Amino acid sequence: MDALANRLRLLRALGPAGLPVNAALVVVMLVERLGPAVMAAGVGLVVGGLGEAIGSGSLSAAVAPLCVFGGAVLATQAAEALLEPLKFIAAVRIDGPHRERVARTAASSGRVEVLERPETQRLIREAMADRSHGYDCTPSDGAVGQLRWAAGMVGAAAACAVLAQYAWWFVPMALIPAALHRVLRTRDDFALAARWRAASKDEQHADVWREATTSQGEGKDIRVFGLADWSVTRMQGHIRAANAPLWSYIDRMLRRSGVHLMLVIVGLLPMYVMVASGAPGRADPAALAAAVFAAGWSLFLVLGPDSEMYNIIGAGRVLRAHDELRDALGESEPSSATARAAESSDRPAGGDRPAPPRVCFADVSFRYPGDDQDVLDGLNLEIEPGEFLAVVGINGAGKSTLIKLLTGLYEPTSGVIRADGHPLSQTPATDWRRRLSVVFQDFVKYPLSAEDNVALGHGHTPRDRGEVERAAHEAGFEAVIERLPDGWDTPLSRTRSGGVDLSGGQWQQTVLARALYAMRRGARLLVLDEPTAHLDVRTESDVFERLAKSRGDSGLVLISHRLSTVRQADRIVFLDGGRITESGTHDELMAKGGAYADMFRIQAARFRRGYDDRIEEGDVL
Ligand SMILES: Nc1ncnc2c1ncn2[C@@H]1O[C@H](COP(=O)(O)OP(=O)(O)OP(=O)(O)O)[C@@H](O)[C@H]1O
Repeated sequence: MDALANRLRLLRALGPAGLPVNAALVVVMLVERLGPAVMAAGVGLVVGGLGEAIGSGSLSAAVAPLCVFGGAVLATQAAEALLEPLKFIAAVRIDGPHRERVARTAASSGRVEVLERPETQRLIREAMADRSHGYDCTPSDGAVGQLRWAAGMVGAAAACAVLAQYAWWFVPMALIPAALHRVLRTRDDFALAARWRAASKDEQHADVWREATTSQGEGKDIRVFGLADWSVTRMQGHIRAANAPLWSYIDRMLRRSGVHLMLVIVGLLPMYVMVASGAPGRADPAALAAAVFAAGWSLFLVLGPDSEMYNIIGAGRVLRAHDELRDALGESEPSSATARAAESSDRPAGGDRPAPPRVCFADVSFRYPGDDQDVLDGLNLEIEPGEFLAVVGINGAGKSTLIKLLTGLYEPTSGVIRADGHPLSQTPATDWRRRLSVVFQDFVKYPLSAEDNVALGHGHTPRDRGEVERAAHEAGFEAVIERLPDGWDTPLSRTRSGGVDLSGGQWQQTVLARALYAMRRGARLLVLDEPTAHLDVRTESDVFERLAKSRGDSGLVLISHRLSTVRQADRIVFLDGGRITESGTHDELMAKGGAYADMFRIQAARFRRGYDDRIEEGDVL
């Protein structure tokens, strides 16, 4: 039942190839697969015609049969030549949109926790069916293979019809071993496809090292630490581990080819012997004998070894991987009914621009999947609309994790996060995120133009160049743009022609501009996770001055180890042991003399000794 559903699904997958291409494929494959049977009949006719010609002394009786035979040979050759270009067109039209759908499915996940699971990553790779990642069956291979399989059945029926001209029982005599031969090949194809799938894990590891040896980023470490041999050896180890079960199975298949040869002999030899000895005593044994000889061979040819079944099995698995991916990612979304309900109540009455949100973390605990310790442990925190809140704490305290929860990339393990009173878990992720503008600590450096890199902050709306420029001005990015060879059009990567690489600080200005552009386009809560760690003190101070002016009544959540910036916040919270342990203004926390005050004094002392620029001169107590 499953196999039938798989085959029907593969036939439906032919849709995007279009009617003309599919019709041409059907015609070409029928010609190609019927060719051997027609040639077999043609051989019989030629032999008969030549017999007559020799008897009559005139070749005219052989002309028509020779034309049939020659025509069949030419048509089969032409069909074979046309098949590859048609398969290529079908592959472009079927596999391209399929990969686009998979990419959309992967991107549709509201939360990253499902995406981070190794099983999800495996499904994405399998559904993408990218040959460069070791996958050798695409949906178009399976869909076209399905057509060719059907054409092969027509070819086999035609070969049987030729055999039946001699004796009906020749059909089961040849067909049973030929079908058995096919079944054994199919079993091998299933086993081989399963081994390919099992190999994907090691292929995935090999890819990591393959990329590391050639990429720009890791390339620096690999050279500086002399890791070239080490990483290539690891890559080869994984490739060998991936290929070992495949090689051993291919070896077994080769050794089993004796069984296949036996089946061919069992299927053809008795028939050939009977025909050669003229057992049934036919009127024109020579012509018919020639046809039977050729038809027997053609039956094994069209049912014999081919990659169609392998492709059908592999492509079916690719489509199922996409289904499983959809299920896995779909689980993480709020139900559409609750989402719609929350969506309508979330929208501000009148006007497009929403109000700055009030966010409340109520008794929130969080632990990463597979970990045995909570990162956040019963955390309570309220972010007022329009407030400038700074979050500080030691490395690993959970500050970035707090941001991931706030942006809905992860769900709390327990407790609830509310935005304007509505649980985030029941709010459509896209609606909520449009109210936010975020700079992550590990922000993405897109190898795109400078303008694209900024405008991506609000990529779902038409671009506004004026706002892009104003956001760049606020982020102090203008001076960088002026020095770029093609200005806003310059690609921010040397891997692109005419591209440049930016410094760490310049990249931070770029992503700040990206976040500020989103604010200008309607986001009302700016979230910055270590946004200025690479900026010099003067640039950082300029940026914050402009930011304070332009932010208006929008909220700002800042995570920073630079306490000179943090001290300007309306409120500072100190995160320790998964909870907020201190909360207040800079002065209140300094007066309290707790962990924040200690941290500030240590930074100030380092500055006085000239080790650190994190506290400016005016800040030193
Ligand atoms: N994707 C993840 N999977 C599992 N554990 C994680 C993941 N991301 C972070 N952690 C762990 O969660 C803890 C908190 O990390 P987080 O990045 O939130 O800290 P942080 O306060 O932002 O640190 P820093 O100041 O160094 O940026 C750390 O122990 C870290 O190892």
